[in-house]
Amino acid sequence: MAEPELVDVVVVGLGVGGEEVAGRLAEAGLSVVGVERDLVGGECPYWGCIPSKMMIRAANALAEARRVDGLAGSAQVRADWAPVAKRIREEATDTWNDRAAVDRFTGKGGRFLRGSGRLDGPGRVRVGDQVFQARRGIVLGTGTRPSIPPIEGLAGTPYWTNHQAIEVAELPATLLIIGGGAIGLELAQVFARFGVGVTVLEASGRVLALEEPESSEVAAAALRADGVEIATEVKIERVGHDDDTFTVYAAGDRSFSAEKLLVVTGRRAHLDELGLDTVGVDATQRYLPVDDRMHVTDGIWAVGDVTGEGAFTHIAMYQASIVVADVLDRARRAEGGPDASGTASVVGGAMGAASAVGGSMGAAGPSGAAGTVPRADYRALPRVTFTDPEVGAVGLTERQARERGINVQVGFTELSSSTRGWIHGGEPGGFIKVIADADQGVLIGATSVGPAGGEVLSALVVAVHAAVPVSQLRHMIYAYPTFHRAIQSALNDLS
Ligand SMILES: Cc1cc2nc3c(=O)[nH]c(=O)nc-3n(C[C@H](O)[C@H](O)[C@H](O)COP(=O)(O)OP(=O)(O)OC[C@H]3O[C@@H](n4cnc5c(N)ncnc54)[C@H](O)[C@@H]3O)c2cc1C
Ligand SMILES: NC(=O)c1ccc[n+]([C@@H]2O[C@H](COP(=O)([O-])OP(=O)(O)OC[C@H]3O[C@@H](n4cnc5c(N)ncnc54)[C@H](O)[C@@H]3O)[C@@H](O)[C@H]2O)c1
Repeated sequence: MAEPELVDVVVVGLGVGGEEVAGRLAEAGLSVVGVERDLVGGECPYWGCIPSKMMIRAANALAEARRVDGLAGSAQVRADWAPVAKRIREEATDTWNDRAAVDRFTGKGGRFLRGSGRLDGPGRVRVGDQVFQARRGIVLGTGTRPSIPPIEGLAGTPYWTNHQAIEVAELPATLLIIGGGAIGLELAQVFARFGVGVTVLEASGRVLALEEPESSEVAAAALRADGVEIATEVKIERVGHDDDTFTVYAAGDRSFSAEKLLVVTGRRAHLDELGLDTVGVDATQRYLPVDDRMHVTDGIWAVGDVTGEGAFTHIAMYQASIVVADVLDRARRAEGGPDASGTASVVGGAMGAASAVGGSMGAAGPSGAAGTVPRADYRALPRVTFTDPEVGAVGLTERQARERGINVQVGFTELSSSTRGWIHGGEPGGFIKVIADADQGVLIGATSVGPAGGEVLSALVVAVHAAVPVSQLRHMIYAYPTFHRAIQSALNDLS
């Protein structure tokens, strides 16, 4: 067998997280091999955030045009999917081709390998016949794939995952969606606004079940207003498929039929493919547990969805910054001896960038000093479901806070009772809900639902992240008449 090739770092999986880590370490002067078996960039640019938000932008334009009647005259709207599909194909995904991303990485000095990477003992990664020995570390950014429930009759049918839903060039007349989470709701509203008859089948008692119950109510009402049928507490028993129809059979003699079936029931990491046993890590876990600097075990870091800390691009990017800072910090310290001045100066130079990232997290100390690598802190994790109205949330929900035994105070206000919400008009509106730790006098969670719910959320994220005292938040000046001014009413309602 050929000798392993010595490199500084191997990054396996170049999704959002892996691409960021690999590119920045290569820019810093380390020899980096980036391994990707599919498209560099991963789910987000090709089948996730970006194309889905292009769809949402288009669907919201239709909805806004339909609001002209009764508000500003009359408008006739004719929906056409062709420009949406074209924009996704040409502007977002380059027809699902990653040449630009590969060039971006190699342009930074990285070495790209198309293939599946697998650990092959401590410090080693195998890609086909090639084996690399990584002297600075290995980073796993292998993400997740759709988790498909073992429903009788489903396997073997041409059901859609998010991939087919994003790639669709011609819309079906009717669509069943199994799963009323973030993906299910965003796509249900898009397709309904383009004239598809959509039915969402959700197993639990409400859609968006991880968020506040009030969020679920507003989101469900908004989708129903767009013509989406929503069925909750659906216990699916079997799926049938013939030439042009899917039928879902559920408990209680319920059945649902449509031309296409989209399954969006969460995601799953595939740890069994990574050779984790060769480094003594349990591959039967659901996700890859990491510490607050993303260490899996000695010399191995993980980044992004595979860590199970929240399946969001902003989490992958946040974690990537920490990994980059940590790898460079260790490399700099390892190279700090008198016999390694050349490498030390390259790596030391890169610490400027790394510490700038640390600085933006507010957790780093003086540039370049040992032990200044920021640590991950998910207290103020923001998330936005881009339905219309948008559902933004940060930190704990009321229920999570109560389950932790916190002395909870809750404040709530309907957006329609604020001046801007009233001017804006329209149902189902939105609200602000704030969750405070009464003993500490700070917010520990908040929800912002409304036409700009995701943007309004930013103020609440700062409040939770920086633990700004509620007394100070109450006495800020909130511009009139903004949507975010409703935050003050919610704070005044805390009890
Ligand atoms: C429809 C949809 C909409 C979304 N919208 C949003 C949004 O609006 N905002 C948001 O923050 N997040 C959104 N997300 C989530 C976001 O896409 C993910 O959080 C993000 O892509 C995670 O990045 P990652 O790098 O961890 O993993 P991924 O993007 O999954 O990338 C992992 C990569 O690793 C590769 N890989 C896996 N195993 C190997 C191996 N052994 N060898 C080589 N390569 C391997 C895969 O091919 C893949 O390219 C959305 C997701 C979906 C599906
Ligand atoms: N705007 C965003 O940031 C955004 C958008 C889309 C996706 N995402 C990320 O992608 C991840 C995956 O999204 P998702 O919507 O697939 O997962 P999810 O976990 O958000 O929702 C899955 C839903 O499917 C339901 N479900 C599971 N099994 C079922 C069954 N057999 N029958 C009926 N319903 C069933 C669950 O109860 C849940 O409500 C999310 O967790 C999120 O982090 C983010």
